[in-house]
Amino acid sequence: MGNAYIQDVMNQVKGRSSHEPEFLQAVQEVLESLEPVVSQMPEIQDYSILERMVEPERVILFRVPWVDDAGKIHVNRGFRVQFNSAIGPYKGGIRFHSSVNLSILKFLGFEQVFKNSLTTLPLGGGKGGSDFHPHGKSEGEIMRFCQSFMTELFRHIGPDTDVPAGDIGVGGREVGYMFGQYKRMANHFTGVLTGKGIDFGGSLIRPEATGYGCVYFAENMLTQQGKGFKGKSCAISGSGNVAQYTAQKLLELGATPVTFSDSSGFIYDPSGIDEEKLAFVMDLKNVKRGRISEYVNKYPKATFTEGKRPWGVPVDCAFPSATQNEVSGEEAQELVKNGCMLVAEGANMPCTPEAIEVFQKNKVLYGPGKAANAGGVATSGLEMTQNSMRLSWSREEVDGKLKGIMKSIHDNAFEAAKEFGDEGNYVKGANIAGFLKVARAMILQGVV
Ligand SMILES: NC(=O)C1=CN([C@@H]2O[C@H](COP(=O)(O)OP(=O)(O)OC[C@H]3O[C@@H](n4cnc5c(N)ncnc54)[C@H](OP(=O)(O)O)[C@@H]3O)[C@@H](O)[C@H]2O)C=CC1
Ligand SMILES: O=C(O)CCC(=O)C(=O)O
Repeated sequence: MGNAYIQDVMNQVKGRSSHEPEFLQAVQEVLESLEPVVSQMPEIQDYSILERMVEPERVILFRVPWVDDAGKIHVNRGFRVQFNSAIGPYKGGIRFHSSVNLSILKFLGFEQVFKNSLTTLPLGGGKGGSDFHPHGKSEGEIMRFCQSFMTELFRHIGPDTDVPAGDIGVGGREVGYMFGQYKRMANHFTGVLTGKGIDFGGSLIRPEATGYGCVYFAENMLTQQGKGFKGKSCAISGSGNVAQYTAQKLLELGATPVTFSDSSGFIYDPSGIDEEKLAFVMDLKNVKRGRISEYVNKYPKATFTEGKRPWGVPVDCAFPSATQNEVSGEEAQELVKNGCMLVAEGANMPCTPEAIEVFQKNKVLYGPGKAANAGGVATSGLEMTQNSMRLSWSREEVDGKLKGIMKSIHDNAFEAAKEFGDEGNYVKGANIAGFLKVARAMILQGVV
């Protein structure tokens, strides 16, 4: 980092958060991207915008006690990081996973600020969650945990204050339980969460939106180069919400997904995962809550590789859609060596800094999560709009708006990178475009 102001802010963050590696990684990437902006706009330093942006407005940490089916009492940690509300109420998902800690939620909340700004909608950034691990828990245990989590969270959120949604380990089922408990505690039926069931204020296309949006973003990157998806083979990691709907949209556009994964390993189906096979995966994961290895029992020509990620498979495109830092520098080299020409991040920060460097050096079209996976939160924003208007739009209407938003995100990121001297660098473009809107709002709102 050549700019002294940026270096100074980074040193402050390192001093305060030395024990938060994921947060430091996310901040470092954004600050590096902002060098050309900071040198052209002295008001960013005059108003201490960077110092304020790297500090969450509020962090809430609370105890979540719950009782398992055998009557044993457990205690988990609950968090909500309300990062920045300059352009709208805090907005961002809730993650339930054993790995959840403050570093992970601060990195996610920080990224969410820029992502939400890119969506063109009035959404601030936040993120929350718990180190509760849903695997292997009964329906009753999941419900009681969600209720206990919301019993504390409810006093910190509201439709104009903070609107959570799903993330890893939190889907429609958990959002439903949390919504029910909020309504009971607040005595208020309101759009306080997004990703709700369709019969109580949810939006059509929200479940599909992150995966579909990621493919729309990738399609925009391809179109920019006069290319398309037809005939392209694609590696997808994860087999949850984002991975499933990425596969569905790829199939629709004539591409062929060939992998899925979970935390135990990955499956590779060289003959392609078609609609029937995808329906099997959706049932396996969303209804039976099974493991991806079971795919090969049903489709024996596919292989399951335990403990590995799918980046050694020869493909044209890669969609990391599981979790952070799941593509290393070596795995990126492997993808490039095997001819991969596009990477679009369905997950948040799935590529390590080393992997990003490999992709950029090798001219791989690389769509960072902040831009590529913003379709989920954008459609949450559309759910909030529908709730405020007390009406529901059709699938076609929501999907059309999602497509339009993903094109705007692509074009704004592309143009920002070009304007600041690095055409084709979507990392820089997304960070700069997301930042400028929030920074302008912060300057106009005074020192808060
Ligand atoms: N849902 C949404 O709308 C949005 C999600 N995202 C991001 O997309 C990613 C996936 O989220 P989503 O699909 O909703 O979550 P799900 O819980 O539906 O699926 C997560 C998938 O990733 C796998 N996974 C999770 N953690 C790990 C890990 N540590 N190592 C290996 N595999 C792992 C899970 O496997 P297993 O079941 O074995 O744990 C599962 O297959 C996350 O990074 C999330 O932040 C981004 C924008 C919006
Ligand atoms: O829809 C939302 O508010 C959550 C989306 C989210 O958590 C994300 O974009 O990572």
